[in-house]
Amino acid sequence: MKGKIPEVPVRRTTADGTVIPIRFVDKPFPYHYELKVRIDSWNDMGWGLGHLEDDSETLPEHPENWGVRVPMVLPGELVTVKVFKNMDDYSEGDLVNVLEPSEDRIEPQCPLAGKCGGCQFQHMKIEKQREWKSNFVTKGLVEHEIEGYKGIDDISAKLLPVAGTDEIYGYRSKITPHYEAPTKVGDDEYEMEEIGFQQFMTKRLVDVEECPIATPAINAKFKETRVELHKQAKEGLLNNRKKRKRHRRSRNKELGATLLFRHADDDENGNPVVVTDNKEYMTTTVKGIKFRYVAGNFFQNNNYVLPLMVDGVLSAALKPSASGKVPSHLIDCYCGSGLFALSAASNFQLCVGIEVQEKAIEEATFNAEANNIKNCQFVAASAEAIFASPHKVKMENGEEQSVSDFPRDQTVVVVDPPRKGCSGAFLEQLYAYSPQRVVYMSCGPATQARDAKGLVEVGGYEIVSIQPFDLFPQTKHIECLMVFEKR
Ligand SMILES: C[S@@+](CC[C@H](N)C(=O)[O-])C[C@H]1O[C@@H](n2cnc3c(N)ncnc32)[C@H](O)[C@@H]1O
Repeated sequence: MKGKIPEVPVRRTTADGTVIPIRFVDKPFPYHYELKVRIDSWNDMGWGLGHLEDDSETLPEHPENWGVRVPMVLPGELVTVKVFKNMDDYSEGDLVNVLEPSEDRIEPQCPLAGKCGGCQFQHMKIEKQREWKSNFVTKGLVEHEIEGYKGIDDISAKLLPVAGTDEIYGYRSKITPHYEAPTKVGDDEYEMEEIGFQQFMTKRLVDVEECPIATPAINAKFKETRVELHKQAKEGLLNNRKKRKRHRRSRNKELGATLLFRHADDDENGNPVVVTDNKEYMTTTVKGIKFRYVAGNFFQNNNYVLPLMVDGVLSAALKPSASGKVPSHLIDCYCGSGLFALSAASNFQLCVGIEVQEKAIEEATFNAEANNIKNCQFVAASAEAIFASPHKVKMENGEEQSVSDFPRDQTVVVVDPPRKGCSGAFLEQLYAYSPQRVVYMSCGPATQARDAKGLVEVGGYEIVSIQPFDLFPQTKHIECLMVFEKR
């Protein structure tokens, strides 16, 4: 039937009435079999990797050195685990009990920790979370065996402690919960089900009444909205197909929507402002500069750590080179609404921002004018083509110049790409242009490590410093700033 998503069976019921996933392989352990496991280490998802410490006589036969992966645990802990997946040489399971807790374990603040897919680390002290983040960055770089930085010692010599703030809850300035179509419970009667985030490991939703990592103002607005949506659902007001967006991830429900809550600067009376319309303009002030942007567009989501990130980029960008040259030009690739270029502008002769999204370039240009910043220009173009771009920027003396004519030994290129990192095409033109310094901010340390290998081995750069930022406490997400200097 056109337009209808076919129902795909995802579970089956066994003879004894147990409901199990249709793809579950029941060797060596049956579904939800309980195992005793000692956790040895962590994987890249923040899951514990452990071995069986189970001497029960009824333990099903299994290959030697069978491994177990389990979330929400810490190395050293002895835990019990319910198996939900068997692979070739390991099982995956849900945590049931912690028999011997680590000294780094703490009580999560959120009752949904372990169920909601949003946070992975609420069960551990913040110092341990940051240690994991630091190790993740180091491990990624070591695995790439970058010439000159092959061992942990080479990387550790460049690694700075993770920068973060004490606001480890109540910091997140944007959330996007979802809901599915209300269920029909009678003639003209409907009931809203979950309004929340995707469950851990599944695409189903978990009902979230409050998200402790979001700001209090967001939670207040979210609570209000939940009450209103439940009311509207009951009254059948959320069942108009034409008005509603299909929830792409949902298989078993046809309609649904994604909500937006974004915390902007306070209003003139000092009251918090939470924007819920993704087309609405909002403003966030960072280190005295007002950034206006459309609520649905990209902007960093932790206003406490953001000034530290900007400081990190600025202090790296401003250092004179070894030959004593003071940087005079800055090119901010993937610039969004102009965060780094505008923040750096007062220290440079000329800053240029490149961004593929035209709306973001409109915002960046508006922000330059609104903040009375005259030496910053923005170009709507793909960063891949920027050094060959026909776009010219106007110099102070009125002459036009292309960015590839900027003085290479006094130019800093700031790079802040999406999680997939820089493309080969972008890096090749960067190597060809060969600026004195590349200041690379990333939300994907794995792709950043890959790009670091190219910058060092092909581009001829050395790694000056590696600075992780804890932009998202309680989660496995890491922001990392790497600074590269031409050798
Ligand atoms: C991680 S955001 C960084 C934005 C900005 N630096 C900030 O902190 O607000 C990445 C930005 O890269 C932009 N982008 C993605 N692909 C691009 C490309 N090929 N060329 C230029 N910009 C791109 C996205 O639209 C997004 O605004």
